[in-house]
Amino acid sequence: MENILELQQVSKTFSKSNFALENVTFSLPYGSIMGFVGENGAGKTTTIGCILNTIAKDSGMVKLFGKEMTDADTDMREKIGVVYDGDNFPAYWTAAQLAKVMSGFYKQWDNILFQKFLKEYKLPANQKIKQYSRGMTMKLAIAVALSHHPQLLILDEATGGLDPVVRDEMLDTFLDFVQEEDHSILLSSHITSDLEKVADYITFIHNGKLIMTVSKNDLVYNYAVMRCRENQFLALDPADIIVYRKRDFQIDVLVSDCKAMQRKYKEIVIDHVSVDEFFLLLVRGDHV
Ligand SMILES: Nc1ncnc2c1ncn2[C@@H]1O[C@H](COP(=O)(O)OP(=O)(O)OP(=O)(O)O)[C@@H](O)[C@H]1O
Repeated sequence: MENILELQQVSKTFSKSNFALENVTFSLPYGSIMGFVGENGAGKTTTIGCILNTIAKDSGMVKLFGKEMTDADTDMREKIGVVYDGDNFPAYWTAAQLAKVMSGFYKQWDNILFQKFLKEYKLPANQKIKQYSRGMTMKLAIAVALSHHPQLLILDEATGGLDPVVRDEMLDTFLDFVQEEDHSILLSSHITSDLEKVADYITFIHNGKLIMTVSKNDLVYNYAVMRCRENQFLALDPADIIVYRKRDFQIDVLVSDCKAMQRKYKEIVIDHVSVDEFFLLLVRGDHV
């Protein structure tokens, strides 16, 4: 079994808002971090809800650890750590009270590990959560998620609104976590620079539809953008063009084999592509 998480053709329609998640299919291998990228309202939280069974999907299949999860699968839930953007816990509790509740909730709760995180993240155990800063509450949520020894971490915008120093600290924690080869992380984020640092794969979703999953190495080393003048663009082999976008003075062309394109079109400037530009080109670019 290679994948800790597998989605096949997952669909969900919300009639009230007219939103449809359509046939979302991707898989997350063991030992890896996958970034989940899409515009506001693209369907990331809905997909995560379908994975965790907190949202009833209309059709499709979700496999966690090789099997479909039912509501009765508490053992499987123990193996998943979840962190949402925003309030994860009652604000009038302290971290110490939270630890007591969690120890009753999770069989695998590890109070020594939790205390270690509190110390490392400088979180006072006896201060009410409502008196924590946003960064502190997010660190607390991540500490709780990790302290019941999950194998899969699912983070929905969990690093949004954190300053770069705290985010870096969190990214280190995530990289440590996936050192264990049976651990993986699904990380939805708008901060694509974070994903460029830690993700092994990036899955792009737009308007409820999955665009593609790409390995970060492929994105960084093989995909590229050719900056063409009009005459250069017109002379391109259409088979080389994934999508293109007309700008004021140039046409940006997304290609999948940077080195081959450099050899083939020696006069054209070719740049590596960032996660942001890749997504923008896929979503807003035109096909030949
Ligand atoms: N319970 C619901 N009932 C009706 N519509 C919903 C419900 N939950 C989500 N939606 C709609 O589904 C769409 C996708 O929302 P979702 O939260 O999955 O997007 P997202 O990609 O996580 O966005 P963001 O980046 O802003 O968090 C939105 O248009 C939203 O209004």
